[in-house]
Amino acid sequence: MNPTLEPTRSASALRHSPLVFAGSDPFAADEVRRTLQARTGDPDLACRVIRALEPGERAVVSAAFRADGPVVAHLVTPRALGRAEPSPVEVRVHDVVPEPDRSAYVDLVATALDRIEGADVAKVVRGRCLEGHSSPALSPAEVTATLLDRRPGRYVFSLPLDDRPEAPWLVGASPELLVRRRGVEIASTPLAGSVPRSPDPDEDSRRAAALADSAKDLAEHAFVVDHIAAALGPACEWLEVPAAPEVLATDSMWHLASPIRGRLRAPEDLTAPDLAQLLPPPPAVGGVPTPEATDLIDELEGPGLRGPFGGFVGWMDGDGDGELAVTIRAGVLDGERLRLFAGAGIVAGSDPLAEADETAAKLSTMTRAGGL
Ligand SMILES: C=C(O[C@H]1C=CC=C(C(=O)O)[C@@H]1O)C(=O)O
Repeated sequence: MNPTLEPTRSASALRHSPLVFAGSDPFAADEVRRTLQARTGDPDLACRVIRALEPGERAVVSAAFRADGPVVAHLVTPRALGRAEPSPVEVRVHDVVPEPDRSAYVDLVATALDRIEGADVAKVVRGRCLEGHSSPALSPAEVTATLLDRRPGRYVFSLPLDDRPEAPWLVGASPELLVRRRGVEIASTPLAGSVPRSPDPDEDSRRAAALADSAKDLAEHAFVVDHIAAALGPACEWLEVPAAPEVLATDSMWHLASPIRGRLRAPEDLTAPDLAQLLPPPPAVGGVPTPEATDLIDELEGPGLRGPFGGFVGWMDGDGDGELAVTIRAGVLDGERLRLFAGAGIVAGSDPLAEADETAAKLSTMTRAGGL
C-alpha cells in the first residue's frame, strides 16, 4: 500500500468489466487513468485526489471500515451507463461456506447482548460472512449486469480493489446513502432497524407496518440518526432531520430510513469524502459509543472479517462533490471466490435468532445476484 497517495500505475483498460457507480447520477468507465492508494482517516485524501483529477474526470473510491484500512481511488472519465444486458446463464457449481456458521453467530450476538446489559456499549453491529466458490468463476461484469437489471438496492457499484490487472473486485447494491454533496447541499439517509421481507404481500405489508411501530427498532434507528446529526450539524447552516423515519424496501429487507438534508456553512472546506470521514465508522455498521463498539467488533468478529465491507464506496469530482454509499449488500470477487458480508445492529431487546435471520436475508441480495 502506498501511504503517500502517489499514483501506482498508469492508464489501464479494465479487462473484466466496466467500473460502475449507479446512484443518483449513474455512470460507468472503461479505463482507469490512474489509481491512488491510501489509508482511511488520511486528512489529505480528498485534496490529493482533487489535485490528481483532470477536467471531466471523477475518482471512484472505496474505503475500508477499519481506521487505517486501505482506500483506493480510481481516476476515470465517466460515460453514460447503458442498459444492463442480463448475462447469459452459465451452468456452474457453487460451494458456500458461512463464517461463522449460524449457531456461532447466534452465540456471538448473545455475547454482544451481555456486553450491552453490562453497559459497555449501547449498540453494536455484529457481522458475518459467506464465502462462495464458483466453478467456472463468476465475472464482475455478469454480477454487475444482474444488479443493474434487478436493482435490489439504490447504489450499484463495481470496481477493482487495487491497481493490478488481477485485482479482486468489489461489487454490490447498497441501499444506504452515507453522504452526498452537491455544492452547498448535503444529504445522508441512514438506515437502521430492519426486518426481512415476505413473499406473501399481506404478510410483507404487515411486517413493514410492525417495523415502523417497533420500539426496539426505533431505538436502534435513533442511535444512528443522532450520531449523524451530531457529526454533520456543526458543519451546516441548517440540518433537517425527519421527526420519524420512513420505511424503505430493498429486494430482501424493510429498513427504517431517515432522509437528512443540510446546507454547508463552508463547502470549500468539506468535500464529499471529508464529510464521510466525519462519520467514521459509518454508524449503521459500527456502534455507540463508537470507540467501545469498534473494539467490541474487533473482539467478537476478529479484525480481518470486514475488509472493505462496512466502509464507503462512491465517487467524487474535482469540485469536491460526490455521492458515497455505505459498503453493504456487497461482495468481493477474487477469482473463483465470492466473499459476502452482512451485519445486524444489536441493541437491548435484540433477539439473537431474529438477528441471524436478518443477516441471512441481507446476504440473500448478493447470493441471488451471484446465483449461489
Ligand atoms: C450492516 C448492514 O446493514 C445495516 C444497514 C441497514 C440496517 C441495519 C440494521 O437494521 O441492522 C444495519 O445497520 C448490512 O446490510 O450488512
